[in-house]
Amino acid sequence: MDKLKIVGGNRLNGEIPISGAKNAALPILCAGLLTAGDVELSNVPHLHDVRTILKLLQQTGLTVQQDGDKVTLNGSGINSYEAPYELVKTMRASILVLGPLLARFGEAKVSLPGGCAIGSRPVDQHIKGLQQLGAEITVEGGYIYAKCKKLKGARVVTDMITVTGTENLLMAATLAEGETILENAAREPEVTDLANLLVAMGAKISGIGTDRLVIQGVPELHGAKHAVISDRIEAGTFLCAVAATGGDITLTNTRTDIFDAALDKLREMGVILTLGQNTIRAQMDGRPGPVNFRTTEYPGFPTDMQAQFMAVNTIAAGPSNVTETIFENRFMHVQELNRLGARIQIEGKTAYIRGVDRLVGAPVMATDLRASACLVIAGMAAHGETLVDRIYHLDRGYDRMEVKLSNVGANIVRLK
Ligand SMILES: CC(=O)N[C@H]1[C@@H](OP(=O)(O)OP(=O)(O)OC[C@H]2O[C@@H](n3ccc(=O)[nH]c3=O)[C@H](O)[C@@H]2O)O[C@H](CO)[C@@H](O)[C@@H]1O
Ligand SMILES: C=C(OP(=O)(O)O)C(=O)O
Repeated sequence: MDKLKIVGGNRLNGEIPISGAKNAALPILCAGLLTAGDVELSNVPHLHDVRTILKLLQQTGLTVQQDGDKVTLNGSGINSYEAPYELVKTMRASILVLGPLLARFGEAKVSLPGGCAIGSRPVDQHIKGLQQLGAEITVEGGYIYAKCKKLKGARVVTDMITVTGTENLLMAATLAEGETILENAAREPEVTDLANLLVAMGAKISGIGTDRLVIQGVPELHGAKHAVISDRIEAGTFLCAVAATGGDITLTNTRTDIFDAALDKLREMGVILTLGQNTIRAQMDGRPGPVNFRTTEYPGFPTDMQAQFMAVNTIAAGPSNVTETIFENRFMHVQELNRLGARIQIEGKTAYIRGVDRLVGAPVMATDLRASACLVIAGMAAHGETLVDRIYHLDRGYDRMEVKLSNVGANIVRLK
């Protein structure tokens, strides 16, 4: 099992290119199921999760052509409507095939994703929404069986804001008969990116970027070309790295307008940010300032950045508190940070952090994707050697993180 060996203490200097967003690429690849035409995508990140979803899509009969960051999908030969447990268990986002398969073929059998390290993560809202669009759904033996003659537009109000729930229902509604209104829709930039692709494919969607999406169903969608939006969480992770180590880095191929909440917190920590057209320069000297925050849905502070900011808070010049409101169990990194000398206590949904002068390297274990990124940041700030085990979590969502970081001066190597 691969590990990362990090020797802390180096400042970061140079340029880091940001990849396409995992959380946009996954639903966008699933949108290829909605049409018999060619969907030509660029800026697709090299990630384990992308390989998993492509494997799943190919099992349905969808064809995939890949050339670097370009992927062309063709769904004219789809003949299987199933997502098996073996693939779904490794990646929850596999649930995103449910809406498209049902809408286009009137049938789908998708394994229940189950919980994961960060929480129980049910998919009841996906099921409820599709039922409101007229699907007959049964859950048996760990599988969701869905069928319908033709989905029919309806007004769907989800109990909570759900990102993949909104995406599944949005894709399904594009081919439903009549009008669908999705109230309480997620406004994450990745949902907007998917909606923009669907419009390019011939879908009729208004309210994009708001919490009320109105979709007029069309009989069929056609092929389209689309570049996947840049990954704001990857960008934010590297900005936290420089906040922790000090230095001067410039992110390229990034967006500056989709993560204000995180950028504001970085400024509060003392990072000097200079925003260009598609670039962010971050300069940092000295010890970071502590920041308090609570995670919320977009445009609030993203839960996917919570662990990385907590890593910086561990060495901040003062106490801070961090409240996680999205997932019930997203503090698994706390124990591991404490092994590096951090002083963090959890009370309910809040972690109380007392900044320490220095962390000291130790062997630690990654428990989920962003917890892994947090441990890499902590390891780069710590004195001595840190060994991060179970980095398959990291490879799910970061495109060669250790290569990007060693290119800007970090002492980090992958041990096979
Ligand atoms: C592939 C992808 O895009 N993953 C992101 C997506 O996950 P994902 O789409 O799974 O997260 P959701 O937005 O659905 O989850 C938000 C909350 O709603 C709950 N819930 C959700 C659906 C449902 O049917 N029932 C239910 O109870 C969840 O357990 C959670 O507590 O959004 C999360 C919140 O921004 C991010 O952390 C993930 O990185
Ligand atoms: C939780 C995440 O992803 P997923 O929903 O794919 O588990 C994440 O990207 O931080």
